[in-house]
Amino acid sequence: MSRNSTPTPSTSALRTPLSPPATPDLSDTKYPPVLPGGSLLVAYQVRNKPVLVVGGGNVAAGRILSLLNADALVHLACPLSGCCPEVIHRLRTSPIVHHNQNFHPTLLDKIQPVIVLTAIDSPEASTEIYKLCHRLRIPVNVADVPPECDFYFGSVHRDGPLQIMVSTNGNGPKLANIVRRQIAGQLPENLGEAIVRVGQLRKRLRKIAQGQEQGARRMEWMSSVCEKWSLEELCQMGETEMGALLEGYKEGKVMSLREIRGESEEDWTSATEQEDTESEDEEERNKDKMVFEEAFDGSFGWFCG
Ligand SMILES: C[C@@]1(CC(=O)O)C2=NC(=C\c3[nH]c(c(CCC(=O)O)c3CC(=O)O)Cc3[nH]c(c(CC(=O)O)c3CCC(=O)O)/C=C3\N/C(=C\2)[C@@H](CCC(=O)O)[C@]3(C)CC(=O)O)/[C@H]1CCC(=O)O
Ligand SMILES: NC(=O)c1ccc[n+]([C@@H]2O[C@H](COP(=O)([O-])OP(=O)(O)OC[C@H]3O[C@@H](n4cnc5c(N)ncnc54)[C@H](O)[C@@H]3O)[C@@H](O)[C@H]2O)c1
Repeated sequence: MSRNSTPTPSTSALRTPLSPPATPDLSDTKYPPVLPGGSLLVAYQVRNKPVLVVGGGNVAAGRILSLLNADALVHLACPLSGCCPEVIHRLRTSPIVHHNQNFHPTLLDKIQPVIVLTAIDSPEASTEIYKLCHRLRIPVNVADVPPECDFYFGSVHRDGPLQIMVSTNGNGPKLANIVRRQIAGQLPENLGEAIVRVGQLRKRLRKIAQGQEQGARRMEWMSSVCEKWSLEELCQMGETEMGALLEGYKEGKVMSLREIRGESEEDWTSATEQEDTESEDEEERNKDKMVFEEAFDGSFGWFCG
């Protein structure tokens, strides 16, 4: 199919014998309900694929960073004179193909981008680029202009391989930023590192349990590890723990961190209790410190709080 043609689905494809009844049975709770009005959140693998960014201001700088973080082949269309310091820094330090000019339609033919992102201060030029991309069926995002976006950006938390994107679907971008920071604040420390470890464990498991016929068993065992170990424990999974865990795979066993470390239930409880007492002591000390800091006003004198 040519890029320019818009496919028209046939009527038979639209309505099959299994089409839903005009009045759906809302009492059917066996399957998750459809909640229309959202976006399709996917982790787009844009690595080494050409992407065009138009504009060189602060918004473009953010887009460029997101793309570089995703290993995209970034093309930037903007005169150097219009580029902000961060964009100039990126041009100097990252493998960006710079088209030192304003946007021109021939760039689309030349670059064949998989997506186009514009962040320019000309609404007319933005609309023109949007229409052109639409004709060529290239997904496009015009910064802060929802009707000219085939996809929105979201507020993203990144910790190593972990990415969490928050979208309010255009209702409140600032709120997306606040929700994202709130979520990030609740996550265990070193979670990214724990995920790296889980990735390594999966790779090592594939080596000892090769072949498709092992697939179901492998997946079940991996799921059990992730369920049995808390996130905090996964953060503590080092080479030794990984080796010990994998030894249990053949007999379908998932050892706990406690078992691997040869600690009994009592040891574990008393260690946890000790940790609790230590953290209570720490809290007490912090309280004292706070009282001290509040009482000491920074000058060479005291006041009674
Ligand atoms: C998440 C984030 C990602 C990113 O862009 O990188 C993002 N906007 C961010 C920040 C932000 N944007 C704005 C403010 C000012 C405060 C406020 O209005 O809340 C702040 C806050 C700030 O700057 O701190 C203004 C604004 N934004 C849009 C409009 C137009 C409109 O709504 O009609 C206007 C009004 C312009 C005007 O009034 O003139 C539209 C869009 N902005 C989106 C994404 C998409 C929807 C995402 C969602 O709903 O979740 C969407 C639809 C299209 C798109 O651009 O993709 C990023 C946070 C990054 C981070 O986490 O730090
Ligand atoms: N910066 C923000 O905080 C912010 C906030 C809300 C909305 N926005 C939206 O994002 C747009 C971009 O904002 P910004 O602050 O990043 O940029 P900006 O307004 O500082 O600069 C615009 C950039 O676009 C370039 N440009 C203009 N026409 C061009 C063309 N035809 N081809 C290529 N490059 C072109 C300019 O050279 C310049 O680099 C704004 O116009 C606005 O719609 C930005």
